[in-house]
Amino acid sequence: MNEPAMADRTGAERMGSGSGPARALTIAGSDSGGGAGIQGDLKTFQELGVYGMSAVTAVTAQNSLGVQQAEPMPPRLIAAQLDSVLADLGADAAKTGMVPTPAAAEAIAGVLRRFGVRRLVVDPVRLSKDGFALAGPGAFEATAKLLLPLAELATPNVPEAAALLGVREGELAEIGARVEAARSLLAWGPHYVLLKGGHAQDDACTDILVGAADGGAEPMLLRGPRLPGPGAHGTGCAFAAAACAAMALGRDVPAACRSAKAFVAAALAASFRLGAGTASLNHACGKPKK
Ligand SMILES: Nc1ncnc2c1ncn2[C@@H]1O[C@H](COP(=O)(O)OP(=O)(O)O)[C@@H](O)[C@H]1O
Ligand SMILES: Cc1ncc(COP(=O)(O)OP(=O)(O)O)c(N)n1
Repeated sequence: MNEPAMADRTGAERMGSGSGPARALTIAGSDSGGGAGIQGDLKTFQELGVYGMSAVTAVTAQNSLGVQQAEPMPPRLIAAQLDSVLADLGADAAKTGMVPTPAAAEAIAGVLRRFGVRRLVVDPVRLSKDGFALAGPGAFEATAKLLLPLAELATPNVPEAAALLGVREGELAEIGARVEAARSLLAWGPHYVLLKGGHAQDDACTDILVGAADGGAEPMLLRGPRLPGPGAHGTGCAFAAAACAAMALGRDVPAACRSAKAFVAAALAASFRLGAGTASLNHACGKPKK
C-alpha cells in the first residue's frame, strides 16, 4: 500500500481552502452502550466539527451498569483498518483508547510510525469505571512502551498515572504530588502529559498539563466545578477525543486541552439517565466552548 504523508495540509488549512473538513481518527474499542470508545469518540468528533474515522481494536458488550464482555480484534485487522484510512483518506490527528493486547499495541505503533502520524493523543486505558480490564495481560505495559513515545499528548487518569509510575494511587492525592507525577510521566516520551482530575478528591476537578519543552515552568491547571454524583460514563474518552479534534483543527496542545475540558464539562452538565447505572454523557451538548 502507498504511504503518503499523514496529511498534505493541516486541518485548519483544509477548512480554509474548501478542500474538505479536518480529519480525526480514533483507534479504540467499540462500546455497545454508546458512551465511550469508538461510539463516544465519533460523536465527539461530529459535535466538534471534524470528520471522524475509526479503527476498531476490540468489541465490548457494555451498558450503564458496566462491561459484560470484550473480545480483541486480530492485530492484522487493526493494522488493515489503519492502512485503509491513512493511505487514502489521511488524518490530521489521531487518538488511541482501548488497546486490548500487546500484539495490538505493536500493530498500531507500527502503522502510526510508518505513516508518520505526529498529532497523536494516547489515552492509556486500563480499567473501565466498574473495574473491567479493558487492557488484557501486558497490554497496558505495551501501550506505555510502544505508544506513549509516539504521542504528542498523553491523557492518563490518576489510577493510570499511578500504575505507570509504580506508586499507590493514594500517593497522588495532593495536587503537588500530581504535578510531580505528570512531570515524571514525560519520561515515557510524550511531548505533553495531561493528568486528568476526575478520580482526585479536589472540588475543582483539576486537570494538570505539563510539557517536555516547558523546562520546569508552572504547569497549566484546568479547573472547573466538580459535578456531584458518580459522574457519567465515557468522560476520559470524550476528553481525549475532544483534544484530538482540536488538534486536527490545528490548535496547539494547551488550547486543545482547554477546549476539551470545556467540552467534557458541558457534556457532563447535560448528561442524562438512560439505563439503571451510570448516567450517559450528552455528547450533543452544543458547540465547543473556547
Ligand atoms: N464529576 C466531575 N465533574 C466535572 N468534571 C469531571 C468530573 N469527573 C471527571 N471530570 C472531567 O472529565 C475528564 C475525564 O476525567 P476522568 O474521569 O479522570 O477520566 P477517566 O474517565 O479516564 O477516568 C477530565 O477533564 C475531568 O476533569
Ligand atoms: C471500549 C471502551 N473504551 C474505553 C472505556 C473507558 O472509558 P473512559 O472514558 O476512560 O471511562 P469510563 O467512564 O467509561 O469508565 C470503555 N468503558 N470502553
